[in-house]
Amino acid sequence: MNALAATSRNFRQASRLLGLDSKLEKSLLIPFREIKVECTIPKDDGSLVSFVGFRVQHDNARGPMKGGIRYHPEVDLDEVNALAQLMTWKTAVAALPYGGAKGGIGCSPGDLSNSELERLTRVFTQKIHDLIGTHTDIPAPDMGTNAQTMAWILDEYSKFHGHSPAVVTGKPIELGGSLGRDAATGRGVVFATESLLAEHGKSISGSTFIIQGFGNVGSWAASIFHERGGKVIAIGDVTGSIKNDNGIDVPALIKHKNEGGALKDFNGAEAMDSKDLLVHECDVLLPCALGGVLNRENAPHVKAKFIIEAANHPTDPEADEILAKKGVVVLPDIYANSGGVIVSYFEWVQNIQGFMWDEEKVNMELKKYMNSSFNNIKQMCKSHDCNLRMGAFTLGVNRVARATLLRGWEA
Ligand SMILES: NC(=O)C1=CN([C@@H]2O[C@H](COP(=O)(O)OP(=O)(O)OC[C@H]3O[C@@H](n4cnc5c(N)ncnc54)[C@H](OP(=O)(O)O)[C@@H]3O)[C@@H](O)[C@H]2O)C=CC1
Ligand SMILES: O=C(O)CCC(=O)C(=O)O
Repeated sequence: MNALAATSRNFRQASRLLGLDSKLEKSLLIPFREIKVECTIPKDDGSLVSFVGFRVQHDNARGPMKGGIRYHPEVDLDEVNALAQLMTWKTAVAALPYGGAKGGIGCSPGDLSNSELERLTRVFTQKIHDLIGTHTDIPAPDMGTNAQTMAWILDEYSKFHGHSPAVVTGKPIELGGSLGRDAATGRGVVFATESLLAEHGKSISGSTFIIQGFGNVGSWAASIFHERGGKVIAIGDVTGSIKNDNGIDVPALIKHKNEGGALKDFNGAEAMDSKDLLVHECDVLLPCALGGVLNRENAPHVKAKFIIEAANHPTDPEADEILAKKGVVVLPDIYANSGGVIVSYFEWVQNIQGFMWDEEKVNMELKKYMNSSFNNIKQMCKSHDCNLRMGAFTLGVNRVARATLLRGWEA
């Protein structure tokens, strides 16, 4: 099942639990606006290359639309649509005054030089600058993009609209970025894991973790689990996977990667087949890369007791059913990885106020938001007698539905 079908199915299930009117359900599902643009740039050798860029603005009933921009070869309109819809429910679960959006360009960032990436980002921004803005739609990093990408968007956008730091979040500190945003998604994942484990009488210290994806989210989550006494026993990325039953020395692995080493060549662990990574014995499994990685083929073989969806849409609905029958507890993406957009919100607030918070305040507020969402989700699970995914979906969908109804339909 593709990401859009799966996300829409989860939404419809939540809508039924909430008893939403079918016309409202239809209106909440259809995106506010879909943007598709051609981006042609000269490569460093002078030849031309064309890419397709997307921005889907899903819903703005609760505020300006918000969501990352992904650079990856599998980016297409359906996937961006699904990710934009997830952002609408995610910002609502976190009680942020935002709607949802997502963007992306179908490209392999690793095959482009820095100056080619800069040209591509600037051309994309030229094509969408009239449709984004501090109070309309605020992009941020996602897979394949980072603070530098946001700096280029900020610079290009500002040529048309004047200096506008709050038009993007996740930007470099020197350009108005927030302390703590780089680590925020991973840190939020750790807070979410801590709350879930505590409910089951367990803690991070003494638990074993497996992490798929060692980019922004995966490496920060691994590093904070390690810092708190958790044992990260296996990690995988696009180059391969590694394991060490005694626990991987995460700071040493980060140093190895920062020095240009490939994850699979780290000598503090042994190589393992990437196909085995998600089904290896552990307490907590964290997909931190692509969507749809847990499916009907591998779900029956998962041995983890808890799955924390740090990636967006890592579990398809068939896998969800299989995992539920096996008693595996799945903490859903629209809550588990919301730390990124929560600190993006803090960054936007700081830009608008022109006042910078210290990192301690950012992390303390992040924890408050994560804990409050967890309690609200548990409440919805009780009220609707449902699992955590439906608890999160009913919480988010209900908030968006109420805002939509309150705004009214008068033309
Ligand atoms: N960044 C953020 O703030 C947020 C991100 N997310 C979600 O988290 C996930 C990861 O994002 P982020 O960390 O920012 O992305 P990054 O681009 O920083 O890192 C992605 C990681 O995934 C790895 N990867 C890519 N393809 C595969 C594959 N087929 N198998 C195994 N590993 C793979 C990459 O490997 P390599 O480095 O070798 O290419 C890299 O380690 C995405 O689903 C994203 O939507 C959710 C909320 C916020
Ligand atoms: O920080 C943001 O605004 C959005 C992050 C994002 O794209 C996500 O949560 O999936």
